[in-house]
Amino acid sequence: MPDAEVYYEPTFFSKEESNRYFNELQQQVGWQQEHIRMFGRQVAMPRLTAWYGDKGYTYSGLQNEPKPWLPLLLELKQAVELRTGNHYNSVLLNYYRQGSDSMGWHADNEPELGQNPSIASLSFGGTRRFGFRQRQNKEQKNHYLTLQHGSLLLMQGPTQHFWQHSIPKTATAVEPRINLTFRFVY
Ligand SMILES: O=C(O)CCC(=O)C(=O)O
Ligand SMILES: [Fe+2]
Repeated sequence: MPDAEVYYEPTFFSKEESNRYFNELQQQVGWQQEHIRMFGRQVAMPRLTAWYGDKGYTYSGLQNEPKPWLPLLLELKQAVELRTGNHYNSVLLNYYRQGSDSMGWHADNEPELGQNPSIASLSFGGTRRFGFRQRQNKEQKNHYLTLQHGSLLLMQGPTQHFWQHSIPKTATAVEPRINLTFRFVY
């Protein structure tokens, strides 16, 4: 992909480790149903979310106060930091309960994330497609990755300036999926 720096490691964690992480995250994380204002109405987000970390930040127009780190999340953060060589101080978690849960096209380009944010994303549970599309040139063909159980996806460099990403809805039966995106918030 031009103007992007994306790495994907399909088996960052073993199947056994990944099963354990999925179960522990499902049980321990304080999952919340957030709403977004759309055309003057409150609409439930098509997924559950949670935010842990050192510092608050605005996401999709929501001002979120982070919850204090759980040992489990610090363990995952450390593994991701060792592998990527970057430092993170917050994690946004997404719980996609079924195929109709999704995330629309966006770039993680909030000013608090700095100029060229490094975003490290872990996936556990059902596999889902992850799309990339160019922000300027939407005629260019999109790229898709299938994010596996226990995988690590790293987006950094200029990626968020030039590309948007999404988790499309799917009509196929899929297992629930948990995603964690580690970020550094200034
Ligand atoms: O679920 C995913 O893999 C994507 C999550 C994402 O893009 C985000 O939280 O900003
Ligand atoms: Fe994102």
